[in-house]
Amino acid sequence: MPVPTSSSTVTTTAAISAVGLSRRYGEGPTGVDALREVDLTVPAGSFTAVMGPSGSGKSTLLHCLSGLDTATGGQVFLGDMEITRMGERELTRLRRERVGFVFQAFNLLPSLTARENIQLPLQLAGRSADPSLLETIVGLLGLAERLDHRPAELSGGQVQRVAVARALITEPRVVFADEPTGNLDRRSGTELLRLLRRCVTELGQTVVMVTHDPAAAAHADRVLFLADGRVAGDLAGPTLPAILDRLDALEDGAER
Ligand SMILES: Nc1ncnc2c1ncn2[C@@H]1O[C@H](COP(=O)(O)OP(=O)(O)OP(=O)(O)O)[C@@H](O)[C@H]1O
Repeated sequence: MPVPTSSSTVTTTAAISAVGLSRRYGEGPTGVDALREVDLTVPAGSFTAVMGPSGSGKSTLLHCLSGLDTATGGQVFLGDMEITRMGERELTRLRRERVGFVFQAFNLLPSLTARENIQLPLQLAGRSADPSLLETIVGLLGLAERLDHRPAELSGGQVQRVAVARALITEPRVVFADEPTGNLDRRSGTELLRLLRRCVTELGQTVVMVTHDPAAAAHADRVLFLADGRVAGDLAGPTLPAILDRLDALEDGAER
């Protein structure tokens, strides 16, 4: 007789998943449903872009997936840990040790050198940097010559690369990026996206990036489209024309 397998055994290579994820801001008739029962799975070692019209819930999704914001319904799993069950202390640890952030607003500390900024998350966690990992990340991001400089002595592109290195140094399950190229010129932006791509391909990192820029999203393995707090589509192997078509269709739908 075959041995029955347990249906509760979760065997998945998902880095992060959400089931019925909802986020409502405020209460009563003036409340806003920023996310409405979102289901999604982000495979480990993949690069996902999240796009959608302004106000569609992209930042809210990123914040709820990374434990920066609290869902009002549904579940979020980081690997097999349910983060929607965690208390504030556990979430603080999770944000410090298991996820990495590359946000425009998450500036580097001006008084620290690039090296010190990169190592800061480890220091906060009471750990020291694995020298070979530091070397790999710094080499990949082309920062070896700039490690002893402070942020004010670096270009915008270099500052953003230091922010990526800082996000990678804890070997997080997922790196979340919110408009990481927003402040960069076209060339530095493209370079940063190529580097994020290499972090996925060469280091096996999982990256989830919110962007308004279709050319930036074309660097990802998959684009997830949001509209009005819901998943409105999914595009694998995205090309620029295919992304533009989907965005046009979403905007036409919003106007109707
Ligand atoms: N703290 C908050 N309090 C109340 N409403 C909020 C809050 N944060 C977001 N919202 C609302 O939730 C909805 C989704 O916002 P969110 O910032 O996630 O959208 P977005 O797609 O990232 O937009 P954008 O592209 O303009 O940055 C919007 O209607 C917004 O006004």
